[in-house]
Amino acid sequence: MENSVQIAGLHFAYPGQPPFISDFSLKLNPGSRCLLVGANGAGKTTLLRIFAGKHMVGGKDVVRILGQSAFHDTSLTCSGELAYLGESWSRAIGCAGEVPLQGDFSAEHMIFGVEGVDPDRREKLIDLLDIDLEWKMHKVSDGQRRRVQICMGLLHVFQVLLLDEVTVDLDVVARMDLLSFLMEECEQRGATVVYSTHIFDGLESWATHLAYVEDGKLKQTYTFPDIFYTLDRPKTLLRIVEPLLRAERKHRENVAASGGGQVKSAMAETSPWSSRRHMAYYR
Ligand SMILES: Nc1ncnc2c1ncn2[C@@H]1O[C@H](COP(=O)(O)OP(=O)(O)OP(=O)(O)O)[C@@H](O)[C@H]1O
Repeated sequence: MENSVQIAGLHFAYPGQPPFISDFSLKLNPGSRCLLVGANGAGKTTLLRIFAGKHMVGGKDVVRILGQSAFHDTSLTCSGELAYLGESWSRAIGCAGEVPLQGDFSAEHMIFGVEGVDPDRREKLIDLLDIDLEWKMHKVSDGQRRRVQICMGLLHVFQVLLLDEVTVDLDVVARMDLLSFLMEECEQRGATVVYSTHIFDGLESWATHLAYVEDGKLKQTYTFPDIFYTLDRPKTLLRIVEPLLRAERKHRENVAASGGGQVKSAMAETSPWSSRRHMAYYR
């Protein structure tokens, strides 16, 4: 089976900045739901934007989505096969560029303005996200605007969806229903979702993979449900990720205290999607 997401030895630096993303590799099969987690500033948004083809990196083989180069093959995003939903209050519709979700527009105007959409899928999403088509975009709450943004982002039948913490404003029911919808999309038709989030509620039974990013590097990878059998830790995602975040913070403090010298990471030698016991500490 061809990987739907294949990242091979990715390196990246923002212009005028030192190297940031370093030797990042990741392979996901169709149907995967991969959580991208890490501390603030770890590089999750940067990675998702690179996967979405928004930054040019290395050669054509470094970031392959559905067998194509995410940056070079613009048909991937134009067709909606590769979809990216990020923090900003806007939505790139096909090749038309970013459409601001504000101004005196109604939800109906925004949603029905997206062309080439299956009407049944549209109705399903409007219902799922409990959208009132008469909402005026300049008068709605953050969560209501977010629902419209998500609806527009999912109207086209995607094969790979990159979600950059867009569920943060949603109420619990909307978030759970959205996650169920995405799970169905993955299980029934082999879509792939990479989801960066700091909110772990309900994700234990949703995700298939967990990728922990630290300082632009892929530090830990796990598969579900192995993660719960192989780690001697409570069976919630929060209790798995929290020690990793605390160890990382401790590591930074140690480095600062030792004047920036090398502190060896006990997590550095693990292989991708390992189910071995990992030791989340530094010495
Ligand atoms: N356009 C930019 N130019 C230069 N540096 C940037 C730019 N965008 C982000 N960075 C830097 O890259 C690093 C990673 O940022 P990024 O937004 O990818 O992190 P993140 O893991 O998504 O964080 P968070 O959890 O806070 O959203 C940060 O140090 C940030 O300051």
